[in-house]
Amino acid sequence: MTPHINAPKGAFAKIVLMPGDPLRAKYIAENFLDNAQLITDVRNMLGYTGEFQGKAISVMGSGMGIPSISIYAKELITEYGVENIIRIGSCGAISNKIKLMDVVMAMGASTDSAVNRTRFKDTDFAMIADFNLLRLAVQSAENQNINYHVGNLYSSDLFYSADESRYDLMEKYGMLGVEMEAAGLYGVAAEYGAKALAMMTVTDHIRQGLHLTAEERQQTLNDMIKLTLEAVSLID
Ligand SMILES: O=P(O)(O)O[C@H]1O[C@H](CO)[C@@H](O)[C@H]1O
Ligand SMILES: O=c1cc[nH]c(=O)[nH]1
Repeated sequence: MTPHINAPKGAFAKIVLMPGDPLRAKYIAENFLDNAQLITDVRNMLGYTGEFQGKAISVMGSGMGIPSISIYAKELITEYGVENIIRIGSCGAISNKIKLMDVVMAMGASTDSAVNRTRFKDTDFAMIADFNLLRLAVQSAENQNINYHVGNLYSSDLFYSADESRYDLMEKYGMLGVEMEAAGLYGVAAEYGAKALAMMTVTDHIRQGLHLTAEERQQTLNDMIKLTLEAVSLID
């Protein structure tokens, strides 16, 4: 057990899916996994282990922001032997080339957070996805005819930022979307020797002021879960 996870040793599978919202973890466990058991609930950050096509898979909420996901990802890797963490989240788009409901896969993650400079002695460390996880996710998106984009994401410490000009800079540099955890997850994975991928559905268009309806959110979430489960079922 750890300060933040009350599951016994060995309770997590080697593969953990991490949505930000713990209730999304519950939804995935109850609707997409077989034999899912609740294994941790400290602070209501729910985590489950079950099976998909006979393969053990866990799903646990990460909370919002880099500090929160960093705590859970670190403990999962170092205390529970987790080898693969796949964030399945939501993001806001900036470029008009990206549409609501598209899936964006973070090949890299930029950030205004200081955590990776703190970690890597004040030097810029390129925060990148595990290539094999990314390749499998792309393959699944193509198999399932899901619109996807692969590139650089921006992990922001601020959900509410008064500085609108930052979106011009992000667009100029080709950021696919803005969310709040990917760069932290990639930093933890690099530090502790695990594999990670962050994938988000576009729930908001920051420039166009558009947002998914509740029904569309549910559909895109289901599509991303199916894509992710197919991808992780192919991990050796
Ligand atoms: O939908 P999730 O996974 O929580 O992701 C996004 O939503 C939250 C902000 O509303 C942040 O955590 C952001 O990264
Ligand atoms: O961090 C986030 C997540 C969803 N939508 C946004 O605009 N930002």
